[in-house]
This record gives sequence, C-alpha cells and structure tokens, in this order.
Amino acid sequence: MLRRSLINVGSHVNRRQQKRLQRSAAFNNSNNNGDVHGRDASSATVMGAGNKQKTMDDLGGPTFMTTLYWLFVKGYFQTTQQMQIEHSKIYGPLWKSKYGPLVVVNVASAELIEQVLRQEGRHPIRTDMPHWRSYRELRNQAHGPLTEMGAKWQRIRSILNPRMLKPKHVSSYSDTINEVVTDFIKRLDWLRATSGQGVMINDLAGELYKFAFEGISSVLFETRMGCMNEVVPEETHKFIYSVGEMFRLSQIIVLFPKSTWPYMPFWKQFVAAWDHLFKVADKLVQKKIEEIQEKVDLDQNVEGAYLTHLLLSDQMTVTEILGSITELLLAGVDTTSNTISWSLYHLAKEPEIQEQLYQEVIHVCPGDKVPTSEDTALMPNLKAIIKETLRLYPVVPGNARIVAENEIMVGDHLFPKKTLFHLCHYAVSYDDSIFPNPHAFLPQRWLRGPEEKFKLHPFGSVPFGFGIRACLGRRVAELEMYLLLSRLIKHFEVRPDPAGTAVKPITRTLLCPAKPINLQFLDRRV
Ligand code: HEM
Repeated sequence: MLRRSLINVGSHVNRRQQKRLQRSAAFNNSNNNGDVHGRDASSATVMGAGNKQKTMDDLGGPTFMTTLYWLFVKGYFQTTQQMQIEHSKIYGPLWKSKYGPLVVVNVASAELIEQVLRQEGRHPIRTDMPHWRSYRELRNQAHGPLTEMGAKWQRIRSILNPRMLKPKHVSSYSDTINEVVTDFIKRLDWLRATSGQGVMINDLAGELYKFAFEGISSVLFETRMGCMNEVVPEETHKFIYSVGEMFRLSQIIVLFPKSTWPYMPFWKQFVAAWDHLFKVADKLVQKKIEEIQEKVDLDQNVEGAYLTHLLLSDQMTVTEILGSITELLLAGVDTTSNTISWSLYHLAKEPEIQEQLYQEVIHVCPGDKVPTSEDTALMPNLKAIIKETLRLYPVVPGNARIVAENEIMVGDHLFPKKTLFHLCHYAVSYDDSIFPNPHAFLPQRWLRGPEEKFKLHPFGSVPFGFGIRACLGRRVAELEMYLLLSRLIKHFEVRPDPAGTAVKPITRTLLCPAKPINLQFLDRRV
C-alpha cells in the first residue's frame, strides 16, 4: 500500500528520484514487518502535501543564532549529546542546524540513520580533517585510514583490515593483551596501597587510559611503553601529553580559516605535538625494522604481530605504515578506556549485575585460569554489559562526518550530493520506543532468548559505525575490554566511592566522564 502510494507520487518526480523512493519504501516495509519497532514509519517516506518533493529548504531547525544561544547561553556547549535529545523533541527526527555557512542535517531516528548508512557507496566520505591533512602535507607524511579518502582510502583499509578484523588474527593478540592486564592489576594493587587507603582507585578513567594506551601500543608496535610501571617513563609521558595537546588544539584550529593557520601560535604548537607523535612512532618502527633485519641476517624465523606483518608484507612504504599506525593508535585509546570506565562505574552501582558476571566468569574460568578470547566468547553477560555501556555512552555520540556521495533520499526529503549528516546516535540510544526504560543500565536487554518477542532495532545502537568505513579497531577494542573486564571482576568486587556523587557524560569530541570516576576495589579472595 505504502509502496503504491509512493509510485503514484513518483509521477511528479524524475525517474531516478522515483527509483530511490521505491527503495526507501522497501526499507520501511522491511523495517515494519511484524511492527518490530512500533514507530510511525510512514513519516519516513510519505510525500508532503501538494506532492512537491521536499528538500533541504523544507526542513526545520535552529538558526545559527539560536544554536549559539543553546550552546553558550543555555549551556549545552559541553553537553551537545543532550542537545540532540532536546532538539529532536522540538523538530522531530530530521532537522537542519546552521553553523555560519555550514549546514548540517541531523538524523535522530534508527530508521533514518539506517537509510543514510545503507546508501553509502564504495568509498564512504567523512568530512576531511583539514588540519590533520595539512600537517601531513607540511611534513610529507602519509595519510592513514582516518584522513584518507576515495580509492586511496580503500587501498589502505584493504591492507590494514585483515590483521585488525579477522577473528583468527585478533585472537592471536590475546596473550599480549593479557600481559598488560596482569600488569594493570598489579598497578591497581600498588595504587590502592600507596594512595587509596587499601581500597580506593582514584581517577579510574586516567588509569584505564594508560591501560588502553599500553594495550594498543603492544599490539600495534609490539613494544611495551611502560605505562603500567609505578613511574611512567618520561618519553611515554611526553607522548601521551602530545596526544592530548593535539586533540585539544584541533578543536581550536578548525574554528579558524585555513589561510590564517600559519600565523597562529596554536598552529605551531599543533605542529610540534604532531612532530613528537611521528618522531616517537618513527623510532618504534625503525627499532622493529632493525630487529627484523638482525633476525634475517642470522637466518632466524621472523615472528611478530601487526607491525612486523605490515613491514614484511611489502604492501606499504615505511612512511605509509607510519601514517596509518599513528592514526590507529590515536583512534584506539580514549575510545576503549572511556567504555571500560563507564562499565565499571555501572557495575559498581549494580551489585546484582556484577555478581551475575562474576558467576559467569568463574564458571568459564574456575580457579586461577586467566580468561582468553575463546573463554570470553562463552560469556554472554560480559558482551551484553559492553553493549549496554556503549548504548548509554556511545563514544562517538554524534557522527558528524558523514558526507553524502550522491543525491540522497532520507525520510521524505531529497538531499543534494555532499550534504553533511550528523547522525544523532545518542538521541536514538535514549529513544524509549527502541529501548524501553532507556536511562536504566539493563544489559539483559541484549540477551535475546528465542522466546523473546521484543527485537531490538539493528540501528538503535551502532557504536562502531556500519559498513565498510566502520571502526577498524572494533575487534581489538572488544578483545581488550572483554579480557580486562572479566579478569577485573574475577579479582575484585567493585563498589562506588562512599563519598562520591553521580558522574555525568560530557562531549569533548568523544563522550567522556565530566569528572573523575573513583571506585573501591575490594579483593574477592580476602
Ligand atoms: C570502544 C572502542 C571504540 C569505539 C566505540 C570506536 C568507534 C568508532 C567509530 C564510531 C568510528 C567511525 C565510523 C564511521 O566513520 O562511520 C571509528 C572509526 C575508526 N576507529 Fe574506532 N572505536 C573504538 C576503538 C578503536 C580502536 C581500538 C582502534 C584502533 C586499533 C580504532 C580505530 C579506528 C579507525 C582507524 C577508524 C577510522 C576508520 C576509517 O575511517 O576507515 N577504533 N571508531
């Protein structure tokens, strides 16, 4: 019925638009089979009154001044994730926001997000990161997966994907990560004894940042950086500081036109931060090349993980490897550490869920057995806890980098090529028609038995993105989170800080805790 009405409407649009509309109808029909989501899907496709094709001009939304008012007078500057929810209440699931000359189309329903993502082509476009790209051009460095585009991007991904995403390769990083987990637990013991009156871990997110940095470096560079030492080495400290500076300055630099950058003190600091990152990464790569060369000279077997594979496979130049591996490292730290922080924060508040997880872990890994990737595959509660954490705290709360490659139909609006979409994942996470009781931490909603009637919308929570441009580090991130969380819960009972108050999320490009998370870690065996 819906399809027929669209085809009739199609007589008022050209043939290509008509085809798109039909495809869009097929979307809705498949989405609404059995009324899975209980939403009014007709709003997504039916043409407007008067049968005129709706376009960007017909879309509501705040003016630039209104947006500024929301950000700086109403105070949503650091809680733009919450602004998504408020704006979707006012304007519906699709609205436009103006930032000076820039127009961004906000998409805040699972159906419409699905439509945008499913219409991506062979080379999905993200807004280029002009400041990151400019640095690379200035220093003749190579682009990595985050900053590259088109066929060159596809080539990089085809080289980087297998060892990052294929389960058999990813599980081979288990031992490396488990060594870091062991050292992290020792570090927690030391922190509790020296600065936590025997129980407290203060600023857990800061400690988990060091864990994630050490974990991903040991996979990528096959080198330990010393973040789990009682005293973190000066060089590593400076590297971590440079990462922070580069992200901090990035937010400032993009506010200014590119032509002014060379005259800005910020730009010089930004370049200096990148210089340091590339210098350290280069040193690690050169060290690995020497190690490989030594083994080759001695006729020994060369074995290694990610970097060794890239160097030996000869598919990329050393400069290209450096460009990619540095970007992987930058993408893989705060994302993972914030997710683990939030999951522990909730487990501390929910003793029953924590106990259930503990029972699951000791059932699969009794006694002193250290969980491996095969073991965590048998722990549905563990996976559900991570999924629920990523629903409540999508690390990328609004993906503002989706650029339409071609003209695109979203809902009942036709958008021109190059439209910039902001996918409001955070708003959808709290949509009670998709996730009943959305503010509650309920991992069980992800444990679907055959008898269960309620089926979650596949685009209700897409924390790692979707399709060929989705997160490159997803499998490694999951491995790190599963191995760490299962072992922590096996060792410790985690409890809230008796003097603590609620910690809310804020957006600093990524969704982060607004203040330090302090928790009690009690020995289970005491
Ligand atoms: C909980 C942890 C993580 C989350 C939630 C996460 C989420 C995401 C999201 C939402 C994207 C954007 C997808 C898109 O543009 O459509 C992304 C991209 C990316 N992520 Fe992750 N990520 C995580 C961990 C990691 C790790 C550990 C690494 C590195 C080992 C990594 C490397 C990347 C890279 C390189 C991209 C860019 C891919 C491209 O544009 O081709 N991420 N991630």
